[in-house]
Amino acid sequence: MPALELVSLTKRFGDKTAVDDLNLSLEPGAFLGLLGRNGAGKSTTLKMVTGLLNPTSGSIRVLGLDLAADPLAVKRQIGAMPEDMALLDMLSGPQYLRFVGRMYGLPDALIDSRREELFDKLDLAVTPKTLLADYSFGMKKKVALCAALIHAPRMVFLDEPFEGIDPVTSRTIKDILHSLQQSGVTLVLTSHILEVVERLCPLIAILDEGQLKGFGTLEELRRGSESLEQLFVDLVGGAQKGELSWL
Ligand SMILES: Nc1ncnc2c1ncn2[C@@H]1O[C@H](COP(=O)(O)OP(=O)(O)OP(=O)(O)O)[C@@H](O)[C@H]1O
Repeated sequence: MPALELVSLTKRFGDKTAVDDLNLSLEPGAFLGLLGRNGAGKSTTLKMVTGLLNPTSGSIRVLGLDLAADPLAVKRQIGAMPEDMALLDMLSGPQYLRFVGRMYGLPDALIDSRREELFDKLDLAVTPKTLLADYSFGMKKKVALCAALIHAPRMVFLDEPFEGIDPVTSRTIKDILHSLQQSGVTLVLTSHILEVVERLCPLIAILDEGQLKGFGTLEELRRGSESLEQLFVDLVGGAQKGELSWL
C-alpha cells in the first residue's frame, strides 16, 4: 500500500491551473524532495495533501486513507509545516506546542518533555515567556518544525524547512529528517536549495506550471545531465533574459 497516492490531482484558482493532473505514488519510508520554480505549484500541492486546501478534482490517499472521506484520521497521522507556518503569534513557544500537542491528545508532561528535547536539539534558546510574535523568522521556522513532529507522525510534509535557517541548525534538521526516514516515516519536503535535496532526498520530483516534469532517484533523473541544477534548468528553465537596460 503506497504511503501517498495522488490521482489526477488538480487545483484551479479561477483561470489559473496551479496543479495540473498530478499523478504520484510514494512507498512507505520514501523521502521525496519536491522541486520547482516560484509558482510551480509545490505549496498548493502540499496544502492539498495536508487537508488545508480542497482540490478542484482528483483524489488523495494518505497512508491508505482517502483524505476527502476521512480527513481527521489522516491529520492524526501526519505532521505538516505549511509555507506560512501558521503559528499563533500571541502565544509563547512552549504554550503553542502545548496547544498543538493537546490537539493530538498528548498529555502535558509528554508534550513538555518532547518540546524540551526538540528545543534543545534545535538550539531554540528563548525565555519561556517570549511571544512567538517576537521570535526571529528562523526561530519561528524551528517552532513550526517542532509542531510538525511533536506527535510522532508517520508521514511528514515540510514546505521549505531550510529557508532562513542557519547552517548549524540546518545540519541538525537534516540529521533529524534522516533518522525519521530510518525509522520508517515517509517524508516530503519542498526546497529551492538543490544541494540539500540532492544530498538528503533519495527521490526527487520536479514540478513546472503544475505538471510533473520529472520523478525518480537522482541517478535516474540525472541521466545525461551533469548535475541536478543542469537537469532542473533543462526541464523548467525559461529562455535566457537579456541584460538590464539601465545597468
Ligand atoms: N489562493 C490562491 N489564489 C489564487 N492563486 C493562487 C493561490 N494560491 C496559489 N496561487 C497561484 O498558484 C500558483 C502556484 O502557487 P504555489 O504557491 O503553489 O507555488 P510554489 O511552487 O509553492 O512557489 P514558491 O516556490 O514561490 O513558493 C501561483 O501562480 C500562485 O499565484
